[in-house]
Amino acid sequence: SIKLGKDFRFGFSIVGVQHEMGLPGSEFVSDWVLWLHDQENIVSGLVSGDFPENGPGYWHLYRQDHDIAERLGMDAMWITIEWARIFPRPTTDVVVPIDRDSEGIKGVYIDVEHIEKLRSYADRDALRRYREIIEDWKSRGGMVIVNLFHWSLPIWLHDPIKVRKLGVDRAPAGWVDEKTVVEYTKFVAFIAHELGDVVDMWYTMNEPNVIASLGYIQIQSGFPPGYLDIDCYKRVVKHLAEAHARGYEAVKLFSKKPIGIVESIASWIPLREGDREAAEKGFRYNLWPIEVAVNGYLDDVYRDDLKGHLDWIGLNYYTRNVVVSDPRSLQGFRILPGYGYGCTPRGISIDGRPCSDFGWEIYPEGIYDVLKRLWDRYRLPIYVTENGIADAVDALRPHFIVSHLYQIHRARSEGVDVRGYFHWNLIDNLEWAQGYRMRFGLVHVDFETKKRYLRPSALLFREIASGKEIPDEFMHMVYPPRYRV
Ligand SMILES: OC[C@@H]1[C@@H](O)[C@H](O)[C@@H](O)c2[nH]c(CCc3ccccc3)c[n+]21
Repeated sequence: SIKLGKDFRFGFSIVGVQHEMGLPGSEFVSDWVLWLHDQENIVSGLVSGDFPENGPGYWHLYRQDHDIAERLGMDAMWITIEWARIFPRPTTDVVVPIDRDSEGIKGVYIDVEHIEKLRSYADRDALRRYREIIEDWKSRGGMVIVNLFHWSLPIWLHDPIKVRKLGVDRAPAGWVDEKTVVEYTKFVAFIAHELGDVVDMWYTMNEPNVIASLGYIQIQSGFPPGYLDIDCYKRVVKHLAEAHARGYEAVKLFSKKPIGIVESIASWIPLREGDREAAEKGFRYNLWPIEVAVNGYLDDVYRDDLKGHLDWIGLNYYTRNVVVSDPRSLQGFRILPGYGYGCTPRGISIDGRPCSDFGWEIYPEGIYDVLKRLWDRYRLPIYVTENGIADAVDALRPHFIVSHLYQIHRARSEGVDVRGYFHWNLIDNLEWAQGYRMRFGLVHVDFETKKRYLRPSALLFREIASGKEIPDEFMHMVYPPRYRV
């Protein structure tokens, strides 16, 4: 059997907008909640018309989901603290000293007086519920990673509909506005102070690269604010890089636990030999949130105040990108449809590989490639913070899970320090602009009754997670086959 080691963690993940709402009294408002309710977004098809308030109801049903997670052999969770819940009203009146110059925000100086002032703005019930949720999972022996930001901003910081209609200069502009860096730093300092005693590890944010590229370049993705503007894209990238560094410093004031960052990193594959350089360029570009936090380089601009701010890396891996060199494009490469993220839902890629309900090609060897590249470059501990497949009938998921865990084992056996695997996802949840039709759960959710049902993959996962090994009887599912019969 393929042993993953007794310390290797198997976990699940929770994101406010995607998991928490569903039963009355769990509602909150954020930029994403506004965005998903916008009538023009719905009639244009930019978003599905599904609403977060009809979700799986984790805010009330968390003990039940923790029971299931424990039963499936899981011993870790990462959970997002929803900023919009904690601070539904502006915190801008709590003024903190900042250090800024022409390059950007170099320092945000927070002390306990500021924390005390922030406390009077905070929703104490929300904070208490997050503590209850975390303590419930810890009471079962589970490890807890807190994710401090997963795309969703308070509406007093970002009104995506007004931005799209009036422009970034006449609406709360979110990450385009440098003040969001300061407000974010105050928020994370407050959470570190209030919850630091029950948190084992932190990460500052999920997928800054996705926030910037899908909000301001690939606006057909249905991500807020759908505002096509390259200059805004660049400002958002810079502000997210600064937010991570300032947030890292702020958490360190109140917690000694390791602080990471999470990015979705694809395996970048050249179509032909001549496209190798283009693939390398794409991969290096994909790395920018990690590169800037470790080495201080952002778009080849060196920022001494951004380097040395990372204790661990979270990898979200789903599939690959196949690229060709393209001098006319913005970045010198073009990602080809028919491979990776660009396939036909439930179809077959050009390479003959099965694809998910989302049209994402199954490419397990890519997670090995990425893990090796990350370890060779950064030598930091890595957790696979997301890996999964939209597969409502659970036809591909068993092979998907076994094949990716096999590739993770390969990386570990070559010295890569991968410490855990968080499957996306434990339960079906709101897939952002796509709504509830994309079902990523090991566990099926009936969104009418909120009842949970185990897919066959849940039982396969339990076999692997409880023994921390892939049994020999599962090895026929490793794809591509590791041996030729
Ligand atoms: O799409 C599945 C999950 C989302 O539900 C998570 O919230 C998000 O962290 C996440 N990232 C990725 C990979 C990058 C990506 C993001 C958005 C759309 C397509 C691909 C896949 N997922």
